Amino acid sequence: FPMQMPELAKCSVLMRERSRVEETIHAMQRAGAGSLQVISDFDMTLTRFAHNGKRVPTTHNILDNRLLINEDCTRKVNLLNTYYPIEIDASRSAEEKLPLMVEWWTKVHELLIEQKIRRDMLAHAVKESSAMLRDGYKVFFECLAEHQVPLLIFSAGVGDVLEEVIRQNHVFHPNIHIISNYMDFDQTGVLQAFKGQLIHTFNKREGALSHAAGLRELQGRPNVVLMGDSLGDLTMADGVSEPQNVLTIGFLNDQVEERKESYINSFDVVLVKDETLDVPNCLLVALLLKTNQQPLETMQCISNFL
Ligand SMILES: Nc1ccn([C@@H]2O[C@H](COP(=O)(O)O)[C@@H](O)[C@H]2O)c(=O)n1
Repeated sequence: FPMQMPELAKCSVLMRERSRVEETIHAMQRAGAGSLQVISDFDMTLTRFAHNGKRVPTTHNILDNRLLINEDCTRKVNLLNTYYPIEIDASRSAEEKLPLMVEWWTKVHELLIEQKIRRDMLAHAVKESSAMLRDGYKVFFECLAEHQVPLLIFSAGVGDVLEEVIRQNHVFHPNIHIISNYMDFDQTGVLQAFKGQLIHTFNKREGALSHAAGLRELQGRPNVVLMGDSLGDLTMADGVSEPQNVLTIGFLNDQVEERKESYINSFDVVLVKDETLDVPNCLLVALLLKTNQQPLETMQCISNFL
C-alpha cells in the first residue's frame, strides 16, 4: 500500500484488487445517495461474532431461553449444532451443504413449533440474551436513515427476533426492510408454523429474486454495498435490476486460515476478526457526506477511521 494509507495495510483489512475498490467507491460517490442501497446479512454481520471470548447468540440461539423452550428442546437443538461446522467447512461446496442446511433449519423449526412459543415472550428473551450489534452500529443505522438510503437486512435467522434486537437497540428506522424466516402465530399468540419459503445460508438467491426484486423502495438504486459473513451472502444482491456498482464486504469471523483465500477471491473487502462496523461506516461517510472527494482521499478517510 502507498505510504499515505498505512492503516489499510493492517492485516485485518484484505483486498484482492484495491484499485477496483477505489474505482467502485468513486463511481458510487459520483452517483450520490439517491442511487445507493445497502444489503446486509444479520447474524454475525450486523451482530458481533464474539464478545469477551464468548460467542454472541444468533437469532436462533436467543430462542434458547426457558421462557420459550424446555430443557429437552435445548438438548435436542444443541445436538443439531454439529451442522454449524458443516456450514463453514471450506472443503465442501455450497451444493453439498445445501441439503444439510435445509435439514438443520427444518429440524430446529419443528422443535421450536412443538414448544408452543408465545409471541409476547420474545421481547423478554431478547432482553435477557447477550445479543450484541457490532461496535459502531449507531453510526451505521443513523447515517443510512438520515440520508434515506434503504437498508435491506436479509437474514436466514428468525425475523421476529431480529426485529426485536434492532428495536431494543433503538435503531429500527423506516428505511429498513427485512427478509427473513418469520414465525406464524395463531390467534392466541402461540407459534404454529414458520411463514413462507425457508431461508437458509445457501438459498438467499431465491429470496432475492422472489422478494427483494419486488421491493418498490429499492427500485432505481443500482449501486449496492453488500455485507455478509458467508459466501452464500454474495447472492443477496441478485434481485437488483441492472446493478451498476456493487461493493461487497465480507466479515471473516471463524476458520480464518481455512477460508481466507476463498473470501479474498469472492468479496472486494475482507475484514478479518473485526468486531466493528468501522470500515462500512467509513465507506458510508465517504459515500454520503463527502460526495466530491477523490478516491485517494476516500481511502485516506477510511484509513483515518480505522
Ligand atoms: N438453528 C440454527 C440455524 C442457523 N443458525 C445460524 O444463524 C445464521 C443465519 O442467519 P444470517 O442472519 O447470518 O443469515 C447462520 O449463519 C447459522 O450459523 C443458528 O445459529 N441456529
